[in-house]
Amino acid sequence: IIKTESEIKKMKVSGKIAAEVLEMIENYIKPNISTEEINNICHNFIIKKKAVSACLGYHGFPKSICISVNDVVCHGIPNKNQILKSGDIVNIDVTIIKKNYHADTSKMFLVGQTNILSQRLCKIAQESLYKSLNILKPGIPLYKIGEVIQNYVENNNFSVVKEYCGHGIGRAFHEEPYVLHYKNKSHVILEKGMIFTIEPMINAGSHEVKCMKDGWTVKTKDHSLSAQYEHTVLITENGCDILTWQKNEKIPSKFINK
Ligand SMILES: CCc1ccsc1-c1ccc(O)c(O)c1
Ligand SMILES: [Mn+2]
Ligand SMILES: [Mn+2]
Repeated sequence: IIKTESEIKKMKVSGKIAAEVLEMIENYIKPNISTEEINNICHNFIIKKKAVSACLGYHGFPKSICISVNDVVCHGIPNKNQILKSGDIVNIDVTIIKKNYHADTSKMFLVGQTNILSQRLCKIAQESLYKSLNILKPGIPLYKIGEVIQNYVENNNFSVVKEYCGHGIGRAFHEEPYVLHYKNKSHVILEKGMIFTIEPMINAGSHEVKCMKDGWTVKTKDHSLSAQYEHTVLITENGCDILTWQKNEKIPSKFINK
C-alpha cells in the first residue's frame, strides 16, 4: 500500500520513537536483569512518548515487547524468572503505534562476554539486513531482497528462517507486501511510498524452528543460536529512507552504495 506524504510524515515520527526505545534500553542490558524488567522499562518509555505498544494484546500476546534469547528465534515472552547472563545474545523487538501509525524495529544485544560464534552470527545477521537495504529503490523486484539475504547468509555458512517474513506496515501492524528473506518468485515491484519491514532471522545451524507449548516462543529445532535485526523502511524517489535508524547506527562503509 502506497503512503501519502502526510502518512509518511507520521510514519517518520513513529519510526523515531521505536528507534529511541532500542537506544534507551541499551544501558540496561547487563547480566542479572530479568526480561520482565526490560519489558517494563520499555513499556514505560513508550507511554512517556505518548505512544502504545502494538505487541501488547496482539493476537493475545501478553507483554509489550518481544525478547528472544540465544536459541529463541522470535516472539520470546518477557518473564520475571528469565535472568540475562554473560554470554547471552538477546533480540529486543519493539513495535509502537503513535497517532494510528506503526513502526517496528529490533536488534541484537550481547550480554557481558560473548563467544566468537555469537559475535559472528550477530554480525552476519546485521550485515544481511544492511545488504538488502542497500539495493532498495523504486523499480527493483521485491524478490531481490530474499536473494541478497539468503546468498550472503549461506555464503557465511548460516541459515535463513523461512517461517516468518517482513511485512508492509502503516495503520496496520501487518499488510502487503510480505517480504520473504529467502529466494522467491514474487512479482511485486518496489514503488516510491511503499513502507515495509525487513527482519531476517539467521540460525547458526539448521533453518528449522519449532513453537513452544506457550504458543509463542519459537526456538531453533537443533537448539543452535539465532539472531535477528529489523528495520522499517520507506521506498523513496532514488533509494530508501530507514525510518527506524538509530542515531549512532552506521552501515560499515563496505555496504555503502558504491
Ligand atoms: C508479539 C507480536 C506478534 C504476535 C504475533 S506475530 C508478532 C510479531 C512480532 C514481531 C514482529 O516484528 C512482527 O512483525 C510480528
Ligand atoms: Mn518487530
Ligand atoms: Mn515485524
